[in-house]
Amino acid sequence: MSFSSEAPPALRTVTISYAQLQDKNADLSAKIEEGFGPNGLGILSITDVPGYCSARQTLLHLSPRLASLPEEVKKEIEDPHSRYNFGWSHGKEKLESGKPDMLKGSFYANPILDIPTTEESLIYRYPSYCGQNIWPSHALPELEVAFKALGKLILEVGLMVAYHCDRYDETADSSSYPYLEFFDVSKEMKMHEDKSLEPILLRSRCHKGRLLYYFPMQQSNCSQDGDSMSSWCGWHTDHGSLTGLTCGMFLRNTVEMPCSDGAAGLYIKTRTGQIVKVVYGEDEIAYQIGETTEIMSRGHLCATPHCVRAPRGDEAFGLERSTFALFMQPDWDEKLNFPDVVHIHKELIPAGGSLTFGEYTEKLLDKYYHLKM
Ligand SMILES: O=C(O)CCC(=O)C(=O)O
Ligand SMILES: [Fe+2]
Repeated sequence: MSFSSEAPPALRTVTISYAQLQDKNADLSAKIEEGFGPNGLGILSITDVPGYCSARQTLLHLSPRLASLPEEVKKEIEDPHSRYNFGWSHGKEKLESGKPDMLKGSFYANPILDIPTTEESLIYRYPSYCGQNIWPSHALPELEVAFKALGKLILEVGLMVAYHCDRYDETADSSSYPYLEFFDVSKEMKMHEDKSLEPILLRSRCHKGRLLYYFPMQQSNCSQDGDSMSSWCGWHTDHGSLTGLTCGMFLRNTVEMPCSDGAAGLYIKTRTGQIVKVVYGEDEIAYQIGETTEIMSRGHLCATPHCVRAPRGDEAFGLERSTFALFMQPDWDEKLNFPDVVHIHKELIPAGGSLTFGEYTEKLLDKYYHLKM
C-alpha cells in the first residue's frame, strides 16, 4: 500500500491479477491477509479481467439514462412488495438520520436468475430474494443485457476470490490450532466445509446486483454537507458475504469526465479506526467483506465499514456518479449461526442464535425500510 499526495490519505488497494487468481494452486494467502486480514483495509482488487472494461463502461453509462426516464416510467419498474429490492428505488431507504435517502437512485436485480422460485409461500416469506426481476424492457431495453453481463462476470471472479479466501481461512485455522493433528481431522474438515465461502456462494439463488446513480449535489447541499465524508452515501457495512464493486464513473450531462475533486469517492474505516480514501483502477474489480462473512467466519474475516463522499467546489456542480455493486450472499435457506464473539445486530437475533439468511435479511429490512406492504 502506498500513500498518495492527496489529503486526506488515499490508499491503493492490494491487487491480485486475474492470472494469479485463476491458478487454484497459487498460494495467495499473503495477499488475502494483506487485503482482508486483521490489519488489512478489508478491500482488495482484481486486475486484468478479460472483458471487464467494456462490460463496465456499457452498464455504467446506462444509469444516468435510467434516472432521467419520466417519473411514471420509473414507477412502473418499482416493486413495493420486495420493499424496493427489485427494480427502481429512490427515496425509499432510510438514512442514519431517519430521513429518506434522496441523493441516489438504485436499480436492483438478480443477474443470474430472473425468477428464483415460483413457490408462493417462499415469495411471501422472503420477498426481497424470491421476487422476480423487473426490467424496463420498452424504455431501456439495453439495461437487461448489460446488467446481466457485468453481474455474471463479477460473480465469476468473486467465486475465485472466495475460493482463495477459504484456503486462507484454512491456513489461519490450522495455525491457531497447532495440535490439530492429534484430533479427528476428518470431522474438523467437514465442519469447516459447511462454512466455506465458495460453496455457499456457488449454491446461492440470492445474488443481487445494484446499479447506482448519484444525483449531482445541489449547491445548497454542497455547503451544508460539505465537510462530511459520507455526503453521498452514509457509513455502513454491507449485509451479504462478499461485495464486488466497480470503480465509480463521474459524468456531467451523461458525458464521462474526471472528477474535479480528488477527495470525492469511496472511504473506508480501517480496523484501527482510521478513515482513508481507497483508490483502485477503472480496470479493476474491488471486493470487500460483508457482515455475513464476519458472522460465518466467527469474526475471522471482518466486515468493512465504508461510505461515499460527494465532490465539492464550484467545478463539482452538475457532477453525477454511476457505479455497480454485486452483493454475493448465501441462499435464503442457508442457516446462519451467530457466534457470541461477533456483535452484529445482536438485537435482531433470537435466543439460541440461529436464523436462515432470508429471515435475517427480512429482519434487517424492517429496520432500514418501511414495514412490509
Ligand atoms: O458507490 C459506491 O462506491 C459504494 C456503494 C455501496 O457501498 C453500496 O451500494 O453498498
Ligand atoms: Fe456498501
